[in-house]
Amino acid sequence: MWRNTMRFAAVLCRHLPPQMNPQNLTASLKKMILESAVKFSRPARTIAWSRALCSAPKDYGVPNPSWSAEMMSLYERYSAKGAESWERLPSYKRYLTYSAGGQCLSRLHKPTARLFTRNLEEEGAGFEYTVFANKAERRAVCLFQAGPLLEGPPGHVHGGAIATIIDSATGICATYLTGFVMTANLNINYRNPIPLGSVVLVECELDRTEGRKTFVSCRITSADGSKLHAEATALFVSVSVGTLIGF
Ligand SMILES: CCCCCCCC(=O)SCCNC(=O)CCNC(=O)[C@H](O)C(C)(C)COP(=O)(O)OP(=O)(O)OC[C@H]1O[C@@H](n2cnc3c(N)ncnc32)[C@H](O)[C@@H]1OP(=O)(O)O
Repeated sequence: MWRNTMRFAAVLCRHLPPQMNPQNLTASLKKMILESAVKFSRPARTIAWSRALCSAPKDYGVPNPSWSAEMMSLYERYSAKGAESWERLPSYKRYLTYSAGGQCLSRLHKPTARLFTRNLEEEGAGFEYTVFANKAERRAVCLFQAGPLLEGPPGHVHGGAIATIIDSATGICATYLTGFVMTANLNINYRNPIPLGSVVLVECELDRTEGRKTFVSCRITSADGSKLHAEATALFVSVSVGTLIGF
C-alpha cells in the first residue's frame, strides 16, 4: 500500500509543470498530493488515475468552426505578430490548469468542476474567446465572440456575461504578469450594448502593482476599434496555490 502511495505521489510530481516543481510546493500542496495518493493508491486505481492525469488537456483558445471570419481574421493578425511580442495563452477548463500550464492538480481537486467560461461543450453557444499577452508591454488582448446563450437585452449580451469576460480577461492578464491572483474589486462602465454574435476586443493593461495588489484597466471595443462598449478597472490580490485550492 505505502509503496503504491509513494509511486502515485511520484507520478503526480513528475507531471507537475516546471514552475511547480516539488521543491517549490507549499506544505499544504504537498499534503494534498500525499492525501490524494493515499486515497487512490490501490493498484488498479493507481494505474487508471495515472493515465487519466497524464492525458493532454483540451485547449479551448484555438479556432473552431463556430468562429466567424472576423474572429479568425483577428486571431491570425495577433498570431502573425510572433510569440516574442504577442504570446497566445492556452485556455483550459480549470483555472489551476490554465495558470500552472499543467493538468494534474485541477483533476485531483473537485474533478467535475469546470471554469464558468468554459462550461459549454457546444462550440459557439456561449463564451468563445482567446487571449494574447504581451509581457514587455504588460498588456493582454482577449478576442471575444459572444454566443446566443449569453443574451440579456434582446439581441445583445447580458451585462453579467460582459462582467465575466472582463473578470476573466483582466484576471488572465494579472495571472500571466504576477502569478496566482483573486479578484478583489471590479468596476465597470457599460457604454454601448454588444450585439450577440459580434466579435469584440477586450484590451487589458496592467496599471501598477503595490505589494500583493495588481491594478488592471480594461476597454471593450468593436473589432475595428470604432465603438466603445465598456470600460473597467480591476484590482487583483496575489494568493498562494493553497488559498486557491481552499487549504
Ligand atoms: C483563467 C481564469 C482567470 C479567472 C480570473 C477570475 C478570478 C475570479 O473571479 S476570483 C473569484 C472572485 N473573487 C473572490 O471570490 C475573492 C474573494 N475575496 C477574498 O478571497 C479575499 O478578500 C482576497 C483574497 C481578495 C484578499 O484577502 P487577503 O489575501 O486576506 O488580503 P487582504 O489582506 O484582505 O488585502 C490585501 C490588500 O488588498 C486590499 N484589498 C483587498 N480587498 C480589497 C477591495 N475589495 N478593494 C480594495 N482593496 C482591497 C487590502 O486593503 C490590502 O491592501 P494593503 O496591502 O495596502 O493593506
